[in-house]
Amino acid sequence: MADPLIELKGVSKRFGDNAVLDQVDLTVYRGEALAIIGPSGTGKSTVLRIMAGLLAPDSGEVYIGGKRRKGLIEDAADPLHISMVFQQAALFDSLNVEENVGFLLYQHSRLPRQRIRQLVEERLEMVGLSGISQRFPAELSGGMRKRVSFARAIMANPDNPNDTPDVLLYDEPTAGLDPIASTVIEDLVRSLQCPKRGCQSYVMVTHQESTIRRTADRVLFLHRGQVQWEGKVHEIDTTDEPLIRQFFSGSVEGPIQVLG
Ligand SMILES: Nc1ncnc2c1ncn2[C@@H]1O[C@H](COP(=O)(O)OP(=O)(O)OP(=O)(O)O)[C@@H](O)[C@H]1O
Repeated sequence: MADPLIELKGVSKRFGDNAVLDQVDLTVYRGEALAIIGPSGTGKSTVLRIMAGLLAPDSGEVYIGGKRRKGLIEDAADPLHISMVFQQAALFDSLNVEENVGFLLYQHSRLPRQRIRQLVEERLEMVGLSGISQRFPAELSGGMRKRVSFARAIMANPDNPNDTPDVLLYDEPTAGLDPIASTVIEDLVRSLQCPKRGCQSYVMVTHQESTIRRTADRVLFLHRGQVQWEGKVHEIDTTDEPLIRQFFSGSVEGPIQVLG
């Protein structure tokens, strides 16, 4: 795990008076399944958006594949392809599944329609949704919409070897799903962690204990603007760290203050 894909060095971010990230240092390594956890509003999604290049830090440095990123994704030629799966599936309601999953290829590639259709169908098969390409998002369940958004995130132009994502960023993919639908998504996340099917490295932001336990190898606990604890996923049961003990017991007593 010596190959750093994404590095945040001394990254700070505030929104008005709200100092959300305070000199955060963290590294995502090639081949790892990293979960970023922590109480609500602690800045987990903010970290993901900075990694994705959708948000610029106020200070600090972001390195992608060892190269310092300047500005946002639009003006950066990142040496790695980072793809994000949003909390809300973020599908276009007026487009059918095929048009949503193949969106970037339809917009930016010269591939013939028939080829894009075939690629879409392959990706839908990977996420267990064969045969639904002509349906519209409103005709799908929440779990199905999430899986369609996964298919879109792993879509790549076969004519461009750099198009396959090197890192997938998942923002609470199981939020709002029942336990069984969550298991389907968790299994899918793991099954996509294979070079042939998607990409080997991912960052998972989640609150859901089953998702942490079933999709993470390494865990970072973010609180008060910084990484307060990091460990292997099995260490969440053995560590004496009070933040972890409180978080997983759900107790209102402890160092994490309950707001509201
Ligand atoms: N664009 C924005 N403008 C103003 N405040 C923002 C913005 N984005 C995030 N925030 C604030 O920054 C803080 C961190 O938000 P963020 O969504 O990163 O937290 P989170 O840990 O992912 O939360 P949750 O677990 O509840 O999704 C919150 O207080 C949020 O209200």
